[in-house]
Amino acid sequence: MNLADCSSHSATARLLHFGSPGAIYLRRFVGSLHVGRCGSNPTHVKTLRLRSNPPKTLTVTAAMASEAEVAASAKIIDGKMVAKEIRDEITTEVSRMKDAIGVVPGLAVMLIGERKDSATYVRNKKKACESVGINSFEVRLPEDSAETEVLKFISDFNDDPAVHGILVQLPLPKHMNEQNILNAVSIEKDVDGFHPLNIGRLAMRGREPSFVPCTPKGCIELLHRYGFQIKGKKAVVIGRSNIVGMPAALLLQREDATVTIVHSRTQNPEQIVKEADIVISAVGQPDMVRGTWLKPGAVVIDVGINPVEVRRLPLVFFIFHDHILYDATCPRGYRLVGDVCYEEARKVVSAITPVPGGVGPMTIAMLLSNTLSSAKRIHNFQ
Ligand SMILES: Nc1nc(=O)c2c([nH]1)NC[C@@H]1CN(c3ccc(C(=O)N[C@@H](CCC(=O)O)C(=O)O)cc3)C=[N+]21
Repeated sequence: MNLADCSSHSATARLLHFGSPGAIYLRRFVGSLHVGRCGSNPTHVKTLRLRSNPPKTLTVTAAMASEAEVAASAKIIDGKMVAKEIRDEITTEVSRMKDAIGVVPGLAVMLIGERKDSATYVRNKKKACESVGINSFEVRLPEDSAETEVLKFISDFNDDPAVHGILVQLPLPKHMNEQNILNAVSIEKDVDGFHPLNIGRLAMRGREPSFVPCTPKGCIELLHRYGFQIKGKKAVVIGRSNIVGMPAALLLQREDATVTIVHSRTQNPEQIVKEADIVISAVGQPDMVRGTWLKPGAVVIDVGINPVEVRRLPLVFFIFHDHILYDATCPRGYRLVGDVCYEEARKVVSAITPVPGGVGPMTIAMLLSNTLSSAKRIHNFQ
């Protein structure tokens, strides 16, 4: 699909001038598609205006700022806040269950290999378990472990009555067969909802999956908790991955939306997205969905969590171009951006999730929720 549609956007031709020391950050795009750059933060634009010297630049930035000021701003769908609410509800249920039948839900998390991002996610999941009173069991295996070793742990967890949920952190090392491993997780403990039987049930009318995959479930939960109607709406899901795009489309369909999936071979994705009342984007391309792709008033759920490298230069520079972020505080050396160009989208749509602080925290809250449901089901506790 052709995603390089930003040439007509006014921001692409913008040049800015800095008059005082600072740092500039260069963006590196992850992936193979050139998707252009989207609008900068209006507050930064304002700061720049104060520091600008040449009158020509001043005129341009002033125009941009006032445009930003008059534009309507979307409601922010606060995933972090909703996730906290859900964790509080889970905490209450976990202690009610413990008091009533003496059972504490348990989640086993397996991490194979040394990927830093995976280690961080696993640590966050463990912390989240602790915060609601769920027991967590962690297994870490080296990158070069044998598949049989992983399967042995899964089999032990399948048989362990203290474990109600099993999660194998993805991606797995290349030499392992993901299908074999995911299929080995007992369907009763598959809190990720990745088992083919779960996906099959999700797709069928009149059938109920044991678990709904956490990220798509978190997206729908956000729509529900903010009171956005799904029934009868046109929904577009961007991306068709097994773990997010496809199950998200199935869930929206179960909620009576009319669903279209846009993917890498779709022609004119922007035209299709422009029709949507609800957009769920899960492609992993920073700022791919531009403001011009979106229908005014649409609701946008941005699943992408894309690290964008930022490079600190020692002194001031004056020519700014697209693909450059103005951000003076970036301690980690990268920032996280979504699939949707947030600054453009918020002027067009009625509501949007931020990145970070949107779908990410909801994914973890749904994992805890699935683990609690699993323990309740196994122990027949309502
Ligand atoms: N078996 C399996 N199940 C998963 O659910 C799974 C997985 N493998 N592999 C990796 C992805 C990724 N994932 C995230 C969860 C939370 C955040 C999250 O909370 N993000 C924060 C930002 C965190 C930060 O600042 O780095 C946020 O969006 O606000 C992100 C990503 C679960 N995954």
